Parts: sequence; structure tokens; C-alpha cells
Amino acid sequence: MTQTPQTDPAKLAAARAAVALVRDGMKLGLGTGSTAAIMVRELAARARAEGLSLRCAATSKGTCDLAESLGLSIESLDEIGWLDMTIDGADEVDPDLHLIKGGGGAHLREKIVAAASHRMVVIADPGKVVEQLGTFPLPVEVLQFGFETTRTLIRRALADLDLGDRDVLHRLKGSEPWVTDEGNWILDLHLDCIPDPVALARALAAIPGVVEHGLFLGMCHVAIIGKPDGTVVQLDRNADIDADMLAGEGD
Ligand SMILES: O=C(CO)[C@H](O)[C@H](O)COP(=O)(O)O
Repeated sequence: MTQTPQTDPAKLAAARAAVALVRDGMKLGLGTGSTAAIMVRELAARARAEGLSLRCAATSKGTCDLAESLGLSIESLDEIGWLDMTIDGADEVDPDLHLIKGGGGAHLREKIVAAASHRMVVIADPGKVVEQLGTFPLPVEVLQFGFETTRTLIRRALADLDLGDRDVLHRLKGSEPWVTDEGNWILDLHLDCIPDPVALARALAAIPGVVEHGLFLGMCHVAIIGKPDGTVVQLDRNADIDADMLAGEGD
């Protein structure tokens, strides 16, 4: 039976484990996506039940609307300042806890919020754990101005990294461009594998029309991987991680 994101037991387990890390008085970043949405619901329920006083910054309009509808107080990042912890989902997590994010198109705000956080906690199901990043198409947020120029420069950068002849696709919603919360467009880079994420991140960041790419390198401190049986595995950065342990357990 196909499970809706709300009832996915692996995502729910990861979300609950992350919410258990929250303490009264914390300043939190709230991620975006189906797993993050489950976390927001769990967080709101716990805050209500325990009377927690929390200050939260959201990584997207969608998360902001959801959190506020559940009674969580959302402020702008600049009002809150430095955050204790951000809890967010991911599209891929590698053994070094490098990530691909942006499947939901929110990676620009997600990266800013993660950068403003003492700790970034990623929550995911086992299908997100990979040996090497790149199977999931890498989202790159680009300005609308000079869009085709930026796409050409990205293709050239990929060729320089021996990643030529890959699809660099304009993300659409129906037949119209998918527009981010910041009013930009997204290119999805179908790379299959990313042998050198650091070199790719550097090359993309050097292209003028690129606003932000979905590689999160060295930002995630802890990944909590929920499993379909409701248990979790916690991966800590710099720990000796055996991604094989989790491979193939996706739901
Ligand atoms: O980066 C993201 C949004 O920009 C999400 O965290 C990522 O796409 C994972 O989403 P989901 O939990 O729905 O699988």
C-alpha cells in the first residue's frame, strides 16, 4: 500500500527523534519538505503539550504557513539571530553527511538558515542514504535574468569537471517555470554521480547567474535516519559511517 508522507513510519520516526532534541527556550530553524512537515506537526504538538517557549524561523512560505497554522510562532531569521538548531530533510545524505537538498526548491533559504544554526540536524528515510551524491538531480537556483546564459555557463563548468553531456533541465510546474520563494527559477542537473562535490560546488558558485546550488557540504552535524519499523539510526559527522548498513532499506 502506498503511504502518504504524513503516515510514513520512517519519516515519522526520524522526525520524532529530532523533536526529542528540542529544549524549552530554543531558537529553531524549520526545514521544508514532507519529512520536515511531519517534524513541524510533531514539534507543534510537543510545544503545545509541554508549554515549550520556542522561537522559530521557517525556510519557506509553505513551512511558515504550516507552522503558524499549528500555533508555532514564526519570526524572521534576522529578528531571531543565531539559531540553536535547524531540523530539515534532505534528498541525499552521503557518508560524510554531505547533502543534496532542494527537491522542494527551498535550498536557498534552507542553506541560509542552516548557516545561521549552531547545529543542523537532518531527518530522512533510509532511501536518502547514498554512497556517493548525484543520483538525485542537483537543484540550482538561478536568476531569471540571463537564464540561458547561466545554463550555458553551467554546462561548460560541468564539461570542465568531466560531467559533460548531462541534462540540465528547467524545472517546470505544469508548462510554466517553477518559481522559488525568492522569485528565481531552478535548473535540475541530472549528473548520475558527483565524484568531487567540493569542486562542483566551487564551480557553480563562481557562475554569476547562479543564486545557490543544492550541495550542502560540511553543514550537517547529525543525520537521523528513520526506519520503517519505527527505530532510528543516528549518523554523526566524522563518525565511521557504514552507509551499506542502511542501503536497500528504503520504503
Ligand atoms: O531540500 C528540501 C526542500 O528544498 C527537502 O528537505 C528535500 O527535498 C527532502 O524532501 P522530503 O522530505 O519531502 O523527501
